[in-house]
Amino acid sequence: MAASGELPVVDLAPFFTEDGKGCIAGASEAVLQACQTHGFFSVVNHRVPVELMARALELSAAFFALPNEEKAKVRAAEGSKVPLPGGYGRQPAHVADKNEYLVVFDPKLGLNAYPAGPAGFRETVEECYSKFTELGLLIQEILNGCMGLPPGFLKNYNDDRSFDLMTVRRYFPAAAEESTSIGFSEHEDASCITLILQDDVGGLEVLKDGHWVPAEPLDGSIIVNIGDAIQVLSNNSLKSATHRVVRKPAHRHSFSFFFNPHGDRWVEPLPEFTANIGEAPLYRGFLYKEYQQLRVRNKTHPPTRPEDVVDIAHYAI
Ligand SMILES: O=C(O)CCC(=O)C(=O)O
Ligand SMILES: [Fe+2]
Repeated sequence: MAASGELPVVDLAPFFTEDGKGCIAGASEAVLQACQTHGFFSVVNHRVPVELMARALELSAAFFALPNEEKAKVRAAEGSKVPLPGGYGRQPAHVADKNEYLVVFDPKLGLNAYPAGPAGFRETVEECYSKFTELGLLIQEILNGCMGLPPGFLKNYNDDRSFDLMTVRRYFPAAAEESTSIGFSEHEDASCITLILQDDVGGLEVLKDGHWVPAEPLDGSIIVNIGDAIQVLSNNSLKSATHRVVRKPAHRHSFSFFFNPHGDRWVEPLPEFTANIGEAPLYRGFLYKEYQQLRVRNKTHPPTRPEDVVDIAHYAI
């Protein structure tokens, strides 16, 4: 396992080669270690074409460079099945996070709104969505193995992709006279797995042993971070990493793909991490959609007291 700065880098090539069987154990061990120590790692040789990644970042920059009135027109119809409004959004001025974004769901749901231009944006976003879905499935299979779960357990448990979503985001440059350069405040993701594609500006950081470690852009790599759902299923054996984005003097672009359980899935520590090994569960169970709704409420109705922001500690026993 190599490292980029202080973050582990896992080579996924063995999972795609006929004769890679021997190396799979090594790569799985690297994933397990990364999930236990950081909850955050990069992957290379992931089969998301590097050309697609570059094109996606370029076209997203062209989209966000459009006039605000144009971007504001990109609003998706609110569908009952989706947890939050799709389309373009921008953090209100009083919010610390300084970024704007486009939210897209599985294109098959027919709920997405796209701008008229730049040419090829929609196709590229959808191609990314599909490639990230494939990569999410592979990472999930690897986790299934490293968590010691029965073959195919996570695949069956998490067999419906309609709660996944992707955000295409642009962070505003930090100006010297500002009192804070936060782009996205510290948080953990609610997902099972999050995949992040970032440009080369930098600013993404992970909290490790009380220190912020930069997730430095590494050409052609994709960042994987473990979310709350896996942390709960594994009864804290695998970490949902605390991370944030600090703004730099330039605009920063990223794609975050959230590989989520279906909303009707019951999330609770699995017997492999509790009863079978004589450990007490650290969380009570909950329906994924209830947690997701509470998380969306944090954004739509931000509580005045920071301690009232709902995170996974809400379900801690
Ligand atoms: O923009 C990024 O690199 C990360 C964004 C993020 O943490 C999120 O969307 O949950
Ligand atoms: Fe995040």
